[in-house]
Amino acid sequence: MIELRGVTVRYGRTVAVDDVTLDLPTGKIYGLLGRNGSGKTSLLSALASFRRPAFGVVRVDGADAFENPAVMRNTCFIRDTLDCNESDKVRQLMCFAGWMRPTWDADYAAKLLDLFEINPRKRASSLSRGQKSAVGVVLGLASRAPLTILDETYLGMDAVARAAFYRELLEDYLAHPRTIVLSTHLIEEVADLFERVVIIDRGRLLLHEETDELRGRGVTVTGPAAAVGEFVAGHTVLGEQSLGGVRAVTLDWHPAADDVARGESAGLTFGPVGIQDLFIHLTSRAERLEATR
Ligand SMILES: Nc1ncnc2c1ncn2[C@@H]1O[C@H](COP(=O)(O)OP(=O)(O)OP(=O)(O)O)[C@@H](O)[C@H]1O
Repeated sequence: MIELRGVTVRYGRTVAVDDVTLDLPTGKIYGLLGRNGSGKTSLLSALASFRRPAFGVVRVDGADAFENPAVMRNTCFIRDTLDCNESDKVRQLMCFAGWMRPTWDADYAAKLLDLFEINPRKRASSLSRGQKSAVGVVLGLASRAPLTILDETYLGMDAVARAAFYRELLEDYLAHPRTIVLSTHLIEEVADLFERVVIIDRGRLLLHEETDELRGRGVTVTGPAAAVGEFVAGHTVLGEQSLGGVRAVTLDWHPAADDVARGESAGLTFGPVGIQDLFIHLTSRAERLEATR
């Protein structure tokens, strides 16, 4: 179990993470979501013991994580920038990772470099942005660290490379279960990977929930525009799309069985809600609540 207790991260007078208490059972894939500047990187830095919280503590299996060599060895934190020297070749970064990490799989790293078409003989500083992101992904996946944290690492990768990354992550996680935390703004694209979702807003914990439960909080109603309009009247709309005469509306409402039956008899279909729609709704609602305080 990874426990955060009252974790607060500050930069001078800026409170980036504000008194976050959170239990993260191990062996799951977590999605950490939050708007720009909400404190994701700061929270992950504390989680990875890169930064000592101003207040509070992070414990891994009961032990204080900060400056704890056993915990650090088992934690891999990959940021959106590749931290390396100007002259470091890609293969040197791989060798260094192998030297640092007891769980490193050099063959898997080589396979991933090949998959992402990265030449290990090149200097890492000479790679394109997307290629640097891919090297970060290789370092994260091949570390097989019991706690692997990828902080928007893959944002620079193109759609084909990202799809390959998601596939690899899932396959490798199933073969080698571990705790993986992904922070991202590409919510809908990655959401299927998350077993749990954590949302922070202005440094505070807004939500920690199973992804399926979160999807069950709302519903997407699709069908002829007029019938949809009649059905959704009076409910909070999270998002909507129209194509021809067909309208799809996402609602912050979990309809009862008789409501669903009523809708189905009017030609409507019901589906789960998109995590991104919920995220937008929840974080903008938090903003409004904040504004009224
Ligand atoms: N080194 C720093 N010095 C001063 N303030 C900082 C520093 N790093 C972050 N902050 C501030 O802390 C707050 C949280 O920043 P953080 O980078 O953790 O957010 P984030 O959710 O990761 O943002 P983004 O999605 O934009 O990457 C912001 O107000 C930011 O300006």
